[in-house]
Amino acid sequence: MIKVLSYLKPYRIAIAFALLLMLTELAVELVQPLIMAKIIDDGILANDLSAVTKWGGILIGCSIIAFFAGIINSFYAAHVSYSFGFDVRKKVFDKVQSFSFANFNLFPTSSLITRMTNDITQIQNTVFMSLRIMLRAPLLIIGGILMAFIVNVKLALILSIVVPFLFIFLMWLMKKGEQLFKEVQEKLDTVNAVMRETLTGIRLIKAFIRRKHEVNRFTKVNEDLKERSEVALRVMEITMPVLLLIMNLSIMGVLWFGSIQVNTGGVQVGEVVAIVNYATRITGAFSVFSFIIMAFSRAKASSNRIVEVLETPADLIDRTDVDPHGTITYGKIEFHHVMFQYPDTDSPALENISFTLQPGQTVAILGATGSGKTTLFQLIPRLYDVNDGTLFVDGQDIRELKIESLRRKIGFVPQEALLFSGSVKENIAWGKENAGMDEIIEAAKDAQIYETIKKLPNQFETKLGQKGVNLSGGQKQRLSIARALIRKPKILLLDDSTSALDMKTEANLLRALKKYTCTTLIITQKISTAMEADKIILLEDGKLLAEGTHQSLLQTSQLYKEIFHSQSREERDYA
Ligand SMILES: Nc1ncnc2c1ncn2[C@@H]1O[C@H](COP(=O)(O)OP(=O)(O)OP(=O)(O)O)[C@@H](O)[C@H]1O
Repeated sequence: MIKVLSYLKPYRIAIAFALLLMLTELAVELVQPLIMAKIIDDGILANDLSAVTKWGGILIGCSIIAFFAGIINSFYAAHVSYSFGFDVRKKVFDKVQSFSFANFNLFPTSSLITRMTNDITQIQNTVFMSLRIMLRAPLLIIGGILMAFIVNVKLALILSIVVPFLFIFLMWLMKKGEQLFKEVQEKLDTVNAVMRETLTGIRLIKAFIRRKHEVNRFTKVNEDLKERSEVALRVMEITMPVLLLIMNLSIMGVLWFGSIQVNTGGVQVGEVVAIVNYATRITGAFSVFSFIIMAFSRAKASSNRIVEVLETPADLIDRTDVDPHGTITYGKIEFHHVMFQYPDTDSPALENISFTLQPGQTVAILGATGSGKTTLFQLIPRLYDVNDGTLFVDGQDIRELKIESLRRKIGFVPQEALLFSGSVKENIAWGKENAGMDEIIEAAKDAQIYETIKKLPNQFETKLGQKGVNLSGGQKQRLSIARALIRKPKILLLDDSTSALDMKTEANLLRALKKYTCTTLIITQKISTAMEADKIILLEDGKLLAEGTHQSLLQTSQLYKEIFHSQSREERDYA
């Protein structure tokens, strides 16, 4: 909790001011019973109207001060807590942006979303409450008891006997609450995960008529969340009745002992009234305290989840010995005995991979599903680091380049064309900061999407729905390619990105790519695409099975020959 709260440092002056105002309010609250005792004993019982006026005036003055202190305190508490929430959310967001894929394996996306929203809101609300009421409650309890002792020691003793036990009880409750609320937040993660899956997969759910199944799945996790939350709240809810019972018993004790003392003249009526007044305020403070304990336990559980993210070291960062001016000029790629294994898996996804691609070559990567094609791609922009061997670009180990310099020269089109909400223009320009309209049009033309864009209702200004829902699969693919081309990359990675294109469009695209003189790697299942490439790399079970041109592979690779013949046969059958 302390670690997260350290983000409050920039607001220390505002916090000090808020606390000062809160203490002013508190001081007024504490002297009020004393003033009332004076009005009763010195004014009403002594039949002295001037004393009633004097103490009454002081009481009103104090109340006005407390009123304004309360309003200004609220203003500062809101400013500090919301600014703190903003800062922590930004910090967590920045941290997550620096995560490698391996880091992401530790935190499911839905959990990261819960942490950045709900968890931070919990802490933010607790900070607000702290500055507004949290410290007031314990201070009011301590101050109330001290004032009670000033008024009458014997009566105050009766009142104070129970207080230490109540404090211990509340501390125990806080510890228990932290664990319970940790579980509640975990259940919330699961609810968010299911919600996310069902919302993103809504078309599939409808097509497979799986609505009932998904509703049941959601109901199950939603019920789990409800049950866990109920358990947590039930434990917290016992606090209030316990507190009220104990405090009411002690008030009864004060009244009973006080009435005996008033009769014998040991205590004045005003003193008994003042002590009962303090006891009532202390009881109120304890009730608030129980509420605070609940918020605090929850905030503590949430803080731990935030710290977990913030303290996870990003495991893919620039080495200290990187060449600050290093960049990619030609796009020559060399895999040298590369081995890669995903974290927490039993066997390598790529084993002893060695090959060289010359600048400007077009290379087709072929292989059965799961043979390691995407994995091989992900190593080039260092989305993962090789476990063994070396990957050179332009003769330099890519780990000796700054990650930013490396990625700046790579155009990456992932398997699933991912677009962002915004206009067509914004989606293409996303690939290059400050891209001009000429560059956007050029990239669109080369990606064979220009004519399609011209037919859209607002052409380049047409707004795309979430993830580009208003485009076809092939249109999305070509828009993603345009986004990669606008960077003028030296290395272009197309992960099955032409699968939805017809043969003519694909041939036009490959022709247009020639002018980029970039080394182009294309993962493809289509032999027609592979035939156009300068080189073909054939992967099987993470191993390089063969490499060469179409003609040479027909001679040397049995698997390639089989793929070629089976696809040629299919084409003949369809023709
Ligand atoms: N994030 C991951 N964590 C663990 N294992 C993974 C991960 N991604 C892929 N794998 C495994 O690595 C192997 C290679 O996967 P990869 O995605 O590179 O295959 P691929 O040839 O691109 O397949 P496809 O043609 O179906 O896209 C597979 O066995 C896969 O199960």
